[in-house]
Amino acid sequence: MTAPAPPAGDGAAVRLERVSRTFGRVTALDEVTWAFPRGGFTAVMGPSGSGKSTFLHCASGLDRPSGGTVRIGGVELGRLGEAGRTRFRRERIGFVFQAFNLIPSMSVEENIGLPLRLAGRPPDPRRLAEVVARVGLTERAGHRPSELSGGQQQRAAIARALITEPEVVFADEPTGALDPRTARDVLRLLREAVDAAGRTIVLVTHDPVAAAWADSVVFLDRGRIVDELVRPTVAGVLARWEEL
Ligand SMILES: Nc1ncnc2c1ncn2[C@@H]1O[C@H](COP(=O)(O)OP(=O)(O)OP(=O)(O)O)[C@@H](O)[C@H]1O
Repeated sequence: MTAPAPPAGDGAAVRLERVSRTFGRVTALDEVTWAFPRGGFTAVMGPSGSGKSTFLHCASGLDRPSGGTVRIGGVELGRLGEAGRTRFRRERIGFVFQAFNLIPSMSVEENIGLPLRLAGRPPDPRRLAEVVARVGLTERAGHRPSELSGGQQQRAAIARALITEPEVVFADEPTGALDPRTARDVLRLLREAVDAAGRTIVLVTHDPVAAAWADSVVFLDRGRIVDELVRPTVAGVLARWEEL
C-alpha cells in the first residue's frame, strides 16, 4: 500500500520511494513507499523484526538503503556522501533515543546547545534559556545528566533534538524507559512541538498509548507498510495490532 502522495517536494518532510534494505538473504525493508507530511506526527508500529529500526535508520540517513530513494526537505540522501550525510543529519534532523544519549560530562544546558555548536552556530544565550524553559528544566540547567530523573533527561534530549529547528525529528522508543506518567509528559512535549512549532515527528514505538498521541499510525509487517490508522485511539491501535 502507498500513502496518498502529497505534492512532490513541498507537502512531505520525508519521502521514501521503493526503499529496500537487505542483510544477506534477509529483506528487512521491502520497497517501502511513504510520504510523511510536514508538520505531522506519525507513529510507526510493528511486531518485533518487522523492520522498524531498519526503517528508522534508512529514513533518517543513519544507514544507506540497498535500493530506492529517501528525500528529506527535498534533499535526496543517496546523493550525499558519507560526510555530507553526517552533516545533513547533524544540522537538519533531530534524534531522540530510548537511552537519552546525553553527554555525561556536560551540563543540561551544554547538552541542549551542542548541536548548534557542532554546526558552528554557537547558541544565543537567551534562546537557549527559552528552549530549556520550554522543557521545564530551568532549575536544572547547570546539572549533569546523572543528576536528573529519566523523564528530565529525556526532556533535555528532546530540547537538544529541537534546537536546530530540524526538518524532522526521529524518536526511537523515547518513552521505553519511562513510567507511564513521565512518558505522558514526554509525549506531550513532542505533541506540542508539532502543534505549536509546526515540527515534523516520526515516532517508532511498541506502545499503543504512545502511538495514540500521533496524528496517524503506520503499521509495518515483514518490511512493508501494511496499514495506516488516522487519528488513532489506544483501542483502535490495539485492535489493529491484534490483526498483525
Ligand atoms: N545488521 C543486521 N544484520 C542482519 N540482519 C539484520 C540486521 N539488522 C536487522 N536485521 C534483520 O532485519 C529484520 C528487521 O529487523 P529490525 O531490527 O529492523 O526490526 P524491528 O521491527 O526494529 O525489531 P524490534 O522491534 O525487535 O527491535 C530482522 O529479521 C532482523 O533480524
